[in-house]
Amino acid sequence: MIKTENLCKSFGDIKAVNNVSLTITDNSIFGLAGTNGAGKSTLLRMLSGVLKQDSGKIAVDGSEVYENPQKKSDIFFLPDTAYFFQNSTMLDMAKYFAIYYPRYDVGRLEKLADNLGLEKKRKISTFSKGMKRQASMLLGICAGTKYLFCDETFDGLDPVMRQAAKSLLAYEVSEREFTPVIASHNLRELEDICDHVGLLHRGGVLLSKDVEEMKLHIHKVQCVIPDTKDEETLLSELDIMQYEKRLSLLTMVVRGEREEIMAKIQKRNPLFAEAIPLTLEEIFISETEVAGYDIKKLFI
Ligand SMILES: Nc1ncnc2c1ncn2[C@@H]1O[C@H](COP(=O)(O)OP(=O)(O)OP(=O)(O)O)[C@@H](O)[C@H]1O
Repeated sequence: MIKTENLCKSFGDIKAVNNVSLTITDNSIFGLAGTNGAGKSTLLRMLSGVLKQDSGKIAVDGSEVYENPQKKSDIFFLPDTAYFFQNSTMLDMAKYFAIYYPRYDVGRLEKLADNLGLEKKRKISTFSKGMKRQASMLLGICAGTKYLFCDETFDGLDPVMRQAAKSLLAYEVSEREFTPVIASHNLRELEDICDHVGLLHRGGVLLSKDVEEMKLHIHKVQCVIPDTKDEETLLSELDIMQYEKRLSLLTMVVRGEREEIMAKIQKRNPLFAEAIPLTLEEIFISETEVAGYDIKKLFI
């Protein structure tokens, strides 16, 4: 488990990470969402022990990670711009990583590269941008570390490859002690893979929630209530986070259990009523609006 408490890091006047307290539980896929400059990379660099925090605490399975080589060997960090030695191949890089990471599986790397059609003995410098991303992801997964930090790793992958990468991560989580943390500015990218998502904004955590939990307790509903009194009563009965009325159609984002919400609507004799699935993006927008933030523009 990774736990941070009031973590802060500034670069001159810029507060890159500001009082971040987060918990990343074992064997879950944690999504770190946030716009460009929100502090995701800085946070990952501190969690992996590359950067030292100015103040606050980081505990990776109970220990500080900065200047702690033993802890660092539990962590593999895939930065947004991967670094490969000059003229190196995937196999060269795997052999190099194997010196540092005791559970590095070079044979697995060879197999996975073959499966994905990546030439393991070709110079990585001749790979396309997407191929380099694939290569770095495979190199990271084969490290056998408990933690894998991915900084915008899905960026530049085509949809098929993105799906393959997600499946690979999910498979690893189901097979061994493995906790990937994926930073992305794109909530849609995190939606179908993460168990938990933390949203960073201007260095601070706006939200950190379990994805399933969020989806269970927030719903989008549309209905038409013919009687205005009934409509008023309904609106007062629901815990509404967002509300819009176009002609007679009400569209609402409501907190609560789906059955209870629908039962309340049905009591008001609707001409029409249905629940619509909410995207993670819509949930985050509703949640943060309630907290007084307007993050709509950030994700559009
Ligand atoms: N080495 C540095 N020197 C000065 N400022 C920095 C440095 N690293 C990061 N920053 C600043 O800290 C803030 C957070 O940057 P960071 O790279 O952590 O954001 P990010 O969420 O990863 O952004 P992106 O999605 O664009 O990668 C930004 O304002 C950035 O300019």
